[in-house]
Amino acid sequence: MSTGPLLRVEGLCKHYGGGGGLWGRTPPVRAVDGVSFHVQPRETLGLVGESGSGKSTTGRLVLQLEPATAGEVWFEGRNLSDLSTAALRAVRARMQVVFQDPYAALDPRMTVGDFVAEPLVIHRAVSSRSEREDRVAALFRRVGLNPDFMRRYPHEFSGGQRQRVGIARAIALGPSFIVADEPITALDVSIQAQVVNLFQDMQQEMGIAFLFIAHDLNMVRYLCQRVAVMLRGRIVEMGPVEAIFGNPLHAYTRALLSAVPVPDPDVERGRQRIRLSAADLTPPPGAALVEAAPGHFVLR
Ligand SMILES: Nc1ncnc2c1ncn2[C@@H]1O[C@H](COP(=O)(O)OP(=O)(O)OP(=O)(O)O)[C@@H](O)[C@H]1O
Repeated sequence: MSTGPLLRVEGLCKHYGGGGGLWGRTPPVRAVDGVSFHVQPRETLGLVGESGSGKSTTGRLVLQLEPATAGEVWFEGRNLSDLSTAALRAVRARMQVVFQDPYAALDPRMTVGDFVAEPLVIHRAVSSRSEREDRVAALFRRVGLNPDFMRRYPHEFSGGQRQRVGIARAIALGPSFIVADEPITALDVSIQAQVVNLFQDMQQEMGIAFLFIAHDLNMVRYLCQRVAVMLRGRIVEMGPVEAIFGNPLHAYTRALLSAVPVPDPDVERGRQRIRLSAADLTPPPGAALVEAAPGHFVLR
């Protein structure tokens, strides 16, 4: 295995639609437009930006859940687009996802135990029913759930418990990398900290790296070592968490961090409208990420 980063993304693009229609050509939606970043083993990289900036699409492209329009994803030293279906299946055991809405991710007709066991069965990681039950019980304990609950159905659980079930499934095969797509947004504030602590424990004890997609900047500051800020399909700033929060260089990052609304168009943070000039929102032609300080990049 290579000694480079765990995950390396180069020039990733996803353009939806475009082409001819009844009313003439429509431009494609550039959901992801030339995104490059890396994630080191055991690192948590936060991906922030307003709704529609392309965060979830980036996560899906990294996981190969949909094809990219352009660009490359390298994971554990291999270019994922070069892999055969069988090789990609093996890689999928090492890269997992935890979604925002725990209930939507759970099949209501499946017991939560079967849901957690499914990846073990698909990847033939267990050879008997009793081994499967033992593994699921251990996973339940690992995420702070009573193993006696494994024969119950999702509707019998609270949001926080369902998210723990989703996390148990994600760690079942011992992944090295998890995309966590707004994993705490749907939870009560009182439960959010518990789930964030669970992510932190998993990072430390199991050595898992995360791409943590989030709206809540306080949570990102607490959990992540580095942050990438997305705007309209591009990363406009990326760097160590202290640099992004302590010395934000891009106007959009400053607006995201600012408690005070700034005058102009339409960027939303929660219920607060943040206003930026058109120049802030549209990078100059040929703009590229420039290293302004060690490890701290800004689009210029
Ligand atoms: N399957 C699709 N077909 C067409 N357009 C899409 C599709 N998926 C996403 N988009 C568009 O791509 C852009 C980026 O969407 P994406 O969901 O990645 O943003 P996001 O930053 O994750 O937003 P949110 O925080 O609301 O989840 C949006 O304009 C969205 O409407």
